[in-house]
Amino acid sequence: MKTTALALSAGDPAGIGPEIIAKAWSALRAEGPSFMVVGDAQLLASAGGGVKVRAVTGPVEAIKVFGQALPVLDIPLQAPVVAGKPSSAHAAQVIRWIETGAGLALSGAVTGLVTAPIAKAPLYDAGFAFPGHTEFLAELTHVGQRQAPHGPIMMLAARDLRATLVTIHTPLSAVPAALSIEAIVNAGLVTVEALRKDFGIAVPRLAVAALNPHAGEAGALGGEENAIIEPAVRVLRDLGVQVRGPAPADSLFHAEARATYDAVLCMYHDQALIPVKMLDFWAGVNVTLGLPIVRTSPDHGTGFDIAGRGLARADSLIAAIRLAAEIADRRSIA
Ligand SMILES: NC(=O)C1=CN([C@@H]2O[C@H](COP(=O)(O)OP(=O)(O)OC[C@H]3O[C@@H](n4cnc5c(N)ncnc54)[C@H](O)[C@@H]3O)[C@@H](O)[C@H]2O)C=CC1
Ligand SMILES: NCC(=O)COP(=O)(O)O
Repeated sequence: MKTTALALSAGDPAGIGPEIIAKAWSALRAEGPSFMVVGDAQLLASAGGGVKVRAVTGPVEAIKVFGQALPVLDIPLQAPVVAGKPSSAHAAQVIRWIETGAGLALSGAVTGLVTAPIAKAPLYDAGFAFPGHTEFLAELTHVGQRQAPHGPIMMLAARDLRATLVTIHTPLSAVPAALSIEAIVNAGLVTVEALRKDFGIAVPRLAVAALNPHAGEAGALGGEENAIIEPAVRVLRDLGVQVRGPAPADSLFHAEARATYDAVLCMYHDQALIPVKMLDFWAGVNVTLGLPIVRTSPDHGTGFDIAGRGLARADSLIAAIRLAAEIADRRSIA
């Protein structure tokens, strides 16, 4: 077992988070990777299907107890939890769990942060000003103040498909206006750098998806390819990136197409997430690229419809924990 641990923020307490965290610990307790939950110890003890929980003071103690009990840095909730019923009464603690995990990762006390799913709406109701973890972690790590290329760039990784996004939590109607040559070049460069540094691919091959049907059909079905995406691909190529596109998105995701690239840069959320979840809903992982910390998450959400019923699968969370540990290892020897 390693001498370092990951932090795992516990996510929405009314969702499947407590259950999948307990299941992930049961699966990993013997061989790791070790992790320390940042959350409510009592909730994990009651909603975690009977796993033994131990409140710890920090990651050093967490590593020592990991084989015997689920270690929790205890930041208790202030209101009762009803499984399946999200509530903004938990928002302050949910946000603090993420902040605490990110702070531990930034200080180097943990090797990275894995986040259990949050429901966005109850956080927005409590005044949370970020679309999701990705943008919040960018703020906490001040990554936006760095010179481009910089994160946050969302990647969804499953089996032989890695898809990154130019726009993240952007309403579909606002996507065209949010696309620019700079944003696509930035996302492309961050993706390629992460493929090298975090995924160990020496010469990454990037595909860039078009936005419109048939890649715009020479401008007849949309102008973004000619005006924005094609020039961005040229810039990336001039910068030495092995890149192709803009390619019609409908022919980019079958097995033979996937074999031609190491990551595909998508223009909007569902263009990337639908193929990833179709291919491997159970073991897909959400990775935030271009941050100074390692951050992964399951590809699924809070599963309120099945919360508290013992039905939730922990595969994606386990994959997220394993991938975070692998990336942290690669960064530590780079
Ligand atoms: N990383 C994150 O924090 C994410 C959070 N969300 C949030 O989750 C909430 C619910 O989103 P939905 O679109 O309903 O997606 P969802 O992924 O929570 O649920 C979709 C369907 O998949 C099932 N499902 C999800 N995870 C499962 C698991 N581990 N085992 C078995 N079945 C599982 C659910 O029961 C549901 O039927 C939203 O508020 C959204 O913001 C969504 C995606 C990622
Ligand atoms: N659909 C992915 C998602 O919403 C996850 O967002 P984030 O909370 O990881 O930023």
